[in-house]
Amino acid sequence: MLMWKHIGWMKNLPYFSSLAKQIEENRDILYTYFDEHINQHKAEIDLDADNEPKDYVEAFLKEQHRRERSGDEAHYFNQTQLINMCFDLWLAGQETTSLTIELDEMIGSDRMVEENDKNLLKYTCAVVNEAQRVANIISHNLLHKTSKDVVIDGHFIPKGTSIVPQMSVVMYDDEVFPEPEKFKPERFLDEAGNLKKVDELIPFSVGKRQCLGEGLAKMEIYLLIANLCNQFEFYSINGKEPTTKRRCGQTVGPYPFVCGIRMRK
Ligand code: HEM
Repeated sequence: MLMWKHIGWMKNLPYFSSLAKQIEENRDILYTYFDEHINQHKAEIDLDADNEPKDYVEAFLKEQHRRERSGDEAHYFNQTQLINMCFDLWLAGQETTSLTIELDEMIGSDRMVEENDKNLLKYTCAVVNEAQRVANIISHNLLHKTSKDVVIDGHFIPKGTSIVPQMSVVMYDDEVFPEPEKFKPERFLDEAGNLKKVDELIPFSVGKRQCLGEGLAKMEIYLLIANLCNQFEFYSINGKEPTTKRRCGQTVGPYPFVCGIRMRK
């Protein structure tokens, strides 16, 4: 689906025309799905009620209603925009989270884990941090634009310049993370075994446009790793170990790896 946004004029070429058709069909299925669910939601809520919205769609619809009622015509709160927002959230939350989890499935820890134990389970949290650092799944950030003139490290960047920050470089900086290719959860633990805050661990980026789903994604990854490792043992077959080499793409993923899994005793 990401390709669909970038395919542009290429859809007139022989191979890309059938690809574009397929992508457009998928897009229509998804957009129809969002449209139906938004309408269903609309029918269930009282737009004039003064209660706290239950979710993003309700908050959006209420704001749209408020603006229309006040006669404000210069706004983007409409059904198309809401469908696009739902699509963005759906897409951003899909591949990013599942790729990290796929990679993390290769990492063993036999700690027994429950959500309430998080503060006690420093090593498990360090494993999660290190998995996100090594996986480093966003090879380059999204396109942004400078809102004013700025000088960075002696380089002048005028207002309105398109920039693509590269946080992936920060997480592989060997001055901060010696031997960056190696998986070492201990990096995130101090001598007393407590979790260390390392400012350069930025898998969700930084600043105003940092990941909206950070809290949700972190919780998902923590719970999945913790519970899988709690219930199962993952072991290599024929002495083969998984590699931390990364497969390039819009998001970076692990190479397929076959391993054995058995229930822990
Ligand atoms: C391991 C999981 C995830 C990682 C590593 C991740 C990473 C990121 C990064 C680095 C950005 C900033 C990109 C940029 O502007 O340069 C971002 C933006 C965003 N993410 Fe995530 N994300 C994850 C999961 C999620 C989930 C689960 C959701 C939604 C439920 C989500 C929603 C978003 C949205 C909406 C933005 C755009 C925010 C904005 O432009 O203001 N992400 N994500």
